[in-house]
Amino acid sequence: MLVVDDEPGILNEVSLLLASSDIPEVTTISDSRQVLPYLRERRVSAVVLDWVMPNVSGAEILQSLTVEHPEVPVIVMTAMGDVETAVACMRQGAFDFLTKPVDPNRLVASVKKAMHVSELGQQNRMLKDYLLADTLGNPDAFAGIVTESKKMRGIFQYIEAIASSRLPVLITGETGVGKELLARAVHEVSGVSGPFISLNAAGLDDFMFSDTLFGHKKGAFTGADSKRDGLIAAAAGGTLFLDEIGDLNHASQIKLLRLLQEREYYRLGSDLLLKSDARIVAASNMDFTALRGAGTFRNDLYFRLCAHEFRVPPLRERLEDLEVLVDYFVRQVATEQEKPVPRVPPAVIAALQQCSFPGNVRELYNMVHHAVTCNDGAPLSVADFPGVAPAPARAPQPVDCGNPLFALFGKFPTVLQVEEYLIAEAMKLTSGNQTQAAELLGVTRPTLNKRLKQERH
Ligand SMILES: Nc1ncnc2c1ncn2[C@@H]1O[C@H](COP(=O)(O)OP(=O)(O)OP(=O)(O)O)[C@@H](O)[C@H]1O
Repeated sequence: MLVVDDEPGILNEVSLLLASSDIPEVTTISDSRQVLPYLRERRVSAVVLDWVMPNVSGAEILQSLTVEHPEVPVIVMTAMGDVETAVACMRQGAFDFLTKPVDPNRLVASVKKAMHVSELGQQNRMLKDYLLADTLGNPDAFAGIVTESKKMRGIFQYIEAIASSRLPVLITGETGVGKELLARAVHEVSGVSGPFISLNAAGLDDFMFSDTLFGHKKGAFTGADSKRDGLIAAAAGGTLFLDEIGDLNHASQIKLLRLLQEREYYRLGSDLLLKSDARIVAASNMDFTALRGAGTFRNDLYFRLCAHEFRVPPLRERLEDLEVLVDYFVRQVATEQEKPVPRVPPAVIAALQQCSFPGNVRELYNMVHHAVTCNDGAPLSVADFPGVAPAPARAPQPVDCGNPLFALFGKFPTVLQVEEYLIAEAMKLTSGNQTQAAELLGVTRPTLNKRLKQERH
């Protein structure tokens, strides 16, 4: 925090007030000429700035700050309580405007708000840099998830970005897309010491759900011969994965909501209130908009669950994963069955690319399992995959090595590939600055932003 005023008495008063309000590291400057050189050397969260000062005025400093450090919120203090000055300050980009003598409560509230905004801005920039850099901090956590898809890489990065959060995560996507694998990755990346505990909510009535999740006291009901701890206790210090959460009945939804809100629960038959620190990761292949619209899923529970949320794309939306997944599963099944690993000709991949895979990766695994099981060491063929038709013969790709498009893409690219390439190049050239990249590309910034978001989803 930097406080600038030419009157040492005010500097003293303000810095004492801020220090006693838990605002750390307050620096004061009384000579306005030192402000800009100071800010070029140091990073500050926010500035409290006097408006009328000898040498360099508050207006001049504010103007330079909004150009050189637009991310730093500036709170202007002035003895001139007139509307014109206030309007001028705010127009120039001030965060807040306070009239001297400054009300201490108002000053502290404004400084805290400015620091909060500054912190959020910094987090936002870090997240953006991180997403654009396309690197993973903890690749081992995703080692079991085979993929070549940019969309899946985007999900990995999102998971890393929310690693330190303890708020719930909601994972949606069709059956068999890999939601449980990703839930495990969320757990791995978060680095918590407790275990990953999984509960499938499908088909559980309220009693079964409550008993399995919260446990029961000895004698709570006929047949409860001993105490049961429940999965929430087993997940202490770790992650509780609730699969098929869209199937949860109404009574259980209320109990889960209470757990999420209060982090508290009761075992069946017990009035002893217990605490839980397990992180909740929930998954469903259902459409929550429809469920909420029909009243079968509570809105309040949904909003609690989706503090962080991502959708896993179905296999047909990431066909670039097909070949690596087939190779991986062929190797895995052949090894399990102690057979030589059969070759997978391109015709098999081309044929599989025509399939819609309603059961996604799980369905692909089953198909490969069947093909390898029936195979006697020869290369796999389309006939090893019942129900899959050979891909129609494709028009041969023209080859022209002198054409720069061939040199860049190795083949004649599609419009989509060229577009993706141009966007990636523009973002690289402008170091991720979307305004400049949009200018280079000749599109508006919102159009570019929308396109980048589409690529990530
Ligand atoms: N990218 C992948 N790499 C390797 N194996 C995968 C991948 N995606 C899914 N699988 C495998 O496919 C199977 C289904 O995955 P998973 O159980 O995570 O899907 P799901 O989305 O949770 O399915 P459901 O909604 O039916 O519970 C699992 O055996 C999993 O190991």
